[in-house]
Amino acid sequence: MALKALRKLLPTGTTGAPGTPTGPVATPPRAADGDVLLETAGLTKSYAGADGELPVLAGIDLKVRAGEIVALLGKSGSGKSTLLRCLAGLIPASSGTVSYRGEPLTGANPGTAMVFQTFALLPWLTVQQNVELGLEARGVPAEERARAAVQAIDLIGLDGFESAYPKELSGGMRQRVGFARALVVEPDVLMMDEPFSALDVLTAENLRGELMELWESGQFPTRAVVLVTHNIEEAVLMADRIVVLGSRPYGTIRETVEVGLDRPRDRDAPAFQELIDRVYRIMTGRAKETRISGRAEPADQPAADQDRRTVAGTPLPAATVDGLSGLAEMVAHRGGRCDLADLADELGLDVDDMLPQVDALDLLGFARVSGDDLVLTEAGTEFAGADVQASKPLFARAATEVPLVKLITNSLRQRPDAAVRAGFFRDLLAHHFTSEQVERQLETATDWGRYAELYTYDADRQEYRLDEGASAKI
Ligand SMILES: Nc1ncnc2c1ncn2[C@@H]1O[C@H](COP(=O)(O)OP(=O)(O)OP(=O)(O)O)[C@@H](O)[C@H]1O
Repeated sequence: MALKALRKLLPTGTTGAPGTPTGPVATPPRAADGDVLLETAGLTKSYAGADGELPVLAGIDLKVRAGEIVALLGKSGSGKSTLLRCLAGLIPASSGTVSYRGEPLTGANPGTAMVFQTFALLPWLTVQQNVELGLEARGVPAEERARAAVQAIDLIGLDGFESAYPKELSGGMRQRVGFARALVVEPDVLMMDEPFSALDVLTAENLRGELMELWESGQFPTRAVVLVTHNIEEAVLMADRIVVLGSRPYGTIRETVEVGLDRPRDRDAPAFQELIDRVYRIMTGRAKETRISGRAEPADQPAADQDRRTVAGTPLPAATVDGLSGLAEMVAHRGGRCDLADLADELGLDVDDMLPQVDALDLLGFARVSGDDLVLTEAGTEFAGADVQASKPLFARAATEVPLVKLITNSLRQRPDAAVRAGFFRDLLAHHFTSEQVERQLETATDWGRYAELYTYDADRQEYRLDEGASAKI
């Protein structure tokens, strides 16, 4: 990331108005516990897309108070990062307001600093210089910068690494630099965008634990934390409040959960597990949203509605056929119904690790979520019990009802040579998804279509081709 771009992301201490002189920021009085630091009122956010405005967030009313850790939890695409960036003043709201200490923001929020998933360090600067960047952007004099950076480096356990370059550090140590760089400016609110998800499990766990100890001990130079995560367990472990975002048809606050568990929290405590179950139920939205992946329960959904399912409104979950078959078989083995949290426990997984497979089974009509349980449908039971060859036509029948698979299959059928370049679908999908999401959508569609023997994909030619037996399978 270029220095200029990074500086934009760091708190400037100004309102961001052109021409505002940048200088050392006057430290605001320490907020008392419960004081509102950040507030959104009627926040909506849309991005400009090829087909016009793409609504991402709507009607977000949120308060972040001094003394609390707030987790923004939701599935991929629910607008968590967008909300975080609006709160940090890095992007403007489309309508509604975002305020810091009661003042509406007109630019970068002077009271926040951000920790990124991908660390965002400058490789040509040492640890010390990277940490000082946050202060440099605020116009703090060199001597004071150096002193504060050393303090932040010590606090976060990086002493001894001051003159190391990022490439010499492990992922965990790099993220410590990310934390030190944010904490050095002593922001009122520390903003964290999936800060542990690029780390291996043990490193993430260790860093989480250390941060929570610092927070508990009162040494954390920040009054509140906003954490973006898609990991339910992480949210229950760290947060005082969990704001669950739903994503249909755009991000809204589905429910806010007060955690209320003593710290340090014990993952094995029944209350911890109960909360995970409760948040899971909210996240999978059985009560307020009738399906996981944008498809209504059969009882709620007339056939005509199924026809209206679109590629944009029905994204494919990142689940391979092997993965979703594996889950279906495990549920079948337990009599066609099982408690997802118990199953995750048995497998040593977090319950949200299984969400893509659960979503996929639901999307294909192979299973439904009922309360805490995943229940196989008749088609799902047949699929789970079939051998590989027998499962293929069953899978093909279900997959051709999935909009992206249907789009690829139908497009191929229209072509005399039965071949279409991947770029065609890439361009169509780019209207609704980021380039990374487009690739993930195509990867899953390729896996599903190949297994179903509906189409093949030639990676060298970047071309889809109709499978010769495709018509017979549907
Ligand atoms: N700069 C942008 N321009 C256009 N669309 C965007 C932009 N940033 C995000 N989006 C779209 O907005 C939606 C929400 O994205 P966002 O990153 O806020 O969600 P998220 O819940 O944080 O997802 P993830 O967990 O995958 O990061 C997605 O559909 C995404 O493609």
